[in-house]
Amino acid sequence: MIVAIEGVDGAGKNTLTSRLVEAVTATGRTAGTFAFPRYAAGPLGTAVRAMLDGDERLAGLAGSARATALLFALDRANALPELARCVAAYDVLIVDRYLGSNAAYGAARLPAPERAEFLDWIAELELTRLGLPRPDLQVLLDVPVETARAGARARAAEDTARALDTFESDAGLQARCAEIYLSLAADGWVAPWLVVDRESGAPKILSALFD
Ligand SMILES: Nc1ncnc2c1ncn2[C@@H]1O[C@H](COP(=O)(O)OP(=O)(O)OP(=O)(O)O)[C@@H](O)[C@H]1O
Ligand SMILES: Cc1cn([C@H]2C[C@H](O)[C@@H](COP(=O)(O)O)O2)c(=O)[nH]c1=O
Repeated sequence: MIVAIEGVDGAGKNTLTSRLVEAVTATGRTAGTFAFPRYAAGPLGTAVRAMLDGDERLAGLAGSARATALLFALDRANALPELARCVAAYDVLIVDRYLGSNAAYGAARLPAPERAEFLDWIAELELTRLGLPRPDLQVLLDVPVETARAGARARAAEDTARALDTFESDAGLQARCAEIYLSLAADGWVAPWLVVDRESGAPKILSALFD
């Protein structure tokens, strides 16, 4: 079973992922983790990192929301064999960012009238053409954008190798993403969604999965 953890930068997805692993394990089930983008996995991950870091040589790619989304989707497609192994190996595979991130961030970079068509394109591209497994549950970690921003800044301060990237430092993008995530959750985009906050996160997800 795949549980995707979604939310704006700095929301606390990584922290929630660790807490959820502990909570699932405490029930006697097995839990594994996966994260996208796969920065360390070969040329695609390297290209994603360079694009997010504002490498001028990738400016043409970075300037197009659809080209950028295609790069993220191909990074996922490239991980398919390993992803499939993990899905088979664990009772619950917790994925820190999945295609919901592409939907939210890509749509937030486009004018409002183009968003609905873009969301259909992402679903078709990733689930049908690239054959990525549909998530069983998508969790939106919904925290105020200012709290998330403080989280992203704190994380950047803790890790000098990880300064804020071009998406993280764009406050307007983060605010639009937060709104779009809520509408994806309300519409049940491609699979069921559960909206949680930092405190209620892991227990609420456990009961959604197993009660
Ligand atoms: N439940 C929480 N309570 C208090 N602080 C938290 C909580 N969750 C996360 N944080 C803090 O917020 C910061 C960002 O957390 P984390 O790295 O988990 O976020 P993230 O959503 O995975 O970030 P990104 O998307 O940018 O990788 C960290 O400094 C972390 O300590
Ligand atoms: C997987 C994925 C990610 N993004 C965006 C979302 C974030 O701003 C960055 C990744 O940052 P993180 O701190 O490493 O989580 O990339 C996206 O637009 N599309 C995707 O599919």
